[in-house]
Amino acid sequence: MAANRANVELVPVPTETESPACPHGPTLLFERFDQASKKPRQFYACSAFRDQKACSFFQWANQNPEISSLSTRSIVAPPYCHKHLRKRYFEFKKLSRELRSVCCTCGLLLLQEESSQHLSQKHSLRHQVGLKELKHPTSLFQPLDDNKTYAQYLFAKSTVSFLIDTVERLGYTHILCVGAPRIHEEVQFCKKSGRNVTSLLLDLDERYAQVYPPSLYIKYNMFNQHFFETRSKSRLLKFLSEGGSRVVMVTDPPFGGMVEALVATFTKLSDMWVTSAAKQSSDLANVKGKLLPLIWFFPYFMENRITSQLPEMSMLDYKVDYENHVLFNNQHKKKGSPVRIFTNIAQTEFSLPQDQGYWFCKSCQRFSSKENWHCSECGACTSKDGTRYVHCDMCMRCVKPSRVHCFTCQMCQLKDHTCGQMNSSGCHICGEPDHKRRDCPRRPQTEMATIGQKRDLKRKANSAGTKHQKKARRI
Ligand SMILES: C[S@@+](CC[C@H](N)C(=O)[O-])C[C@H]1O[C@@H](n2cnc3c(N)ncnc32)[C@H](O)[C@@H]1O
Ligand SMILES: [Zn+2]
Ligand SMILES: [Zn+2]
Ligand SMILES: [Zn+2]
Ligand SMILES: [Zn+2]
Ligand SMILES: [Zn+2]
Ligand SMILES: [Zn+2]
Repeated sequence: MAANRANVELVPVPTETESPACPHGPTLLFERFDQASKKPRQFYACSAFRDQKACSFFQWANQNPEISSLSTRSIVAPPYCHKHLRKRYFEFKKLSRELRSVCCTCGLLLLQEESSQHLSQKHSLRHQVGLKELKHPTSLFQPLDDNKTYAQYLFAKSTVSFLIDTVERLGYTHILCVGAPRIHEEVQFCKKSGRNVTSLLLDLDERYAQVYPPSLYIKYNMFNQHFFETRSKSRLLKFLSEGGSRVVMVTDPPFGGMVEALVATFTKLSDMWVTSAAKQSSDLANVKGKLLPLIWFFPYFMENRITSQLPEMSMLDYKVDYENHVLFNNQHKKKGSPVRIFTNIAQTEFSLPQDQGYWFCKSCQRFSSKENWHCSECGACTSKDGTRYVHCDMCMRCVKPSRVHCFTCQMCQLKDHTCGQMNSSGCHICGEPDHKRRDCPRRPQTEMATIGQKRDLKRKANSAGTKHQKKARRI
């Protein structure tokens, strides 16, 4: 019987064993607390899909797999190979606009005779697809933003331009987009307008195989470095070798993603890059022993998790704006988006937009956001979460403005804390101490849709008495 994937921890696979594989490549080893034996118990499960309807692989460590019960689901239905999807794409393009429809349910560009069949199954169809729309697949295909695995939150235009302008100014010419389809799309779209950059998309979402040839899109699992088609790896090596020291990797993984698995993958991609550059002797000296230049989008409160494993990475103060996510949007929240850029490129190289309030701190030799003041005691611009931190002489560090020093706990705490209860204000979803459930990027999108209603409920509850108050507190 499959275990519940909530409250599970990723554990490294012992070096002497090999993980069993599911259709999405080698599985990962997890551990959870087993209520029956009252002990932690380990099991292998799919690295990409947590939803067991999408991949039902499950195997207790040291036991045989339950292969008979294995089922998987693909977004593009039926699951065609890349070559076949491209063949269909060219046929689709030949149709007149009136006859060009895409099935949003199956993620498939439909050929003439297929529409009625999808309609009869009550699928949602988009009609009269223009050829220009095919150049913007992230808008054409419905973002899978209600799906924990794909977590397709798309960058706002401002972030896309900032990223591409920066990368180009720094002299990179080859952008390896790992789970960053919108960056890839923009690079491809702008190719003709004189930009000197090219890109390759690695993503699990096979809908892109319709609109991009194998030289521009590779179906890939970023949690285990799995390639789904035989020639994919050599195509990636070709791209890396052509770019050499001018390759930069841009990645925006699903935020529920396990940092340890991602770090392992990014290290493997780096090794591939070094191997490919070794073939071009002029580049070898520039890349040997290095981590591929990396731009990784992730929430600020993952800083320690990332930098403890990749000490060459540091966090920029830039607040990453998204189009289809209420909480990752700079307009929606006073503090702005919680998503930042982690990079091994020197912070001085990034020029953050001054018209959005970013300013250059001479002491830190980097741009900081407008509310982030340099603390002379700490010797740094200390804010992480978009509020102005204040220095506490007793703690000898800057703290969030909501904290006051408590002499009983001997540390800064929330004003209404109960002394002795550590981390009582931590997040109920991911357990991190420095944000609350409502700010957690791992919070399901369905909860967010009702955020306004719940706030109203809370407001009403505040005036209506204790019964509702209890309910609102659980939000
Ligand atoms: C948070 S979205 C990032 C999109 C990005 N903000 C953009 O606008 O280009 C996550 C991306 O990773 C992809 N993805 C999800 N799981 C993946 C996996 N296991 N391996 C590779 N890509 C994955 C999704 O399809 C999606 O494109
Ligand atoms: Zn799987
Ligand atoms: Zn359909
Ligand atoms: Zn500073
Ligand atoms: Zn300070
Ligand atoms: Zn203090
Ligand atoms: Zn206290």
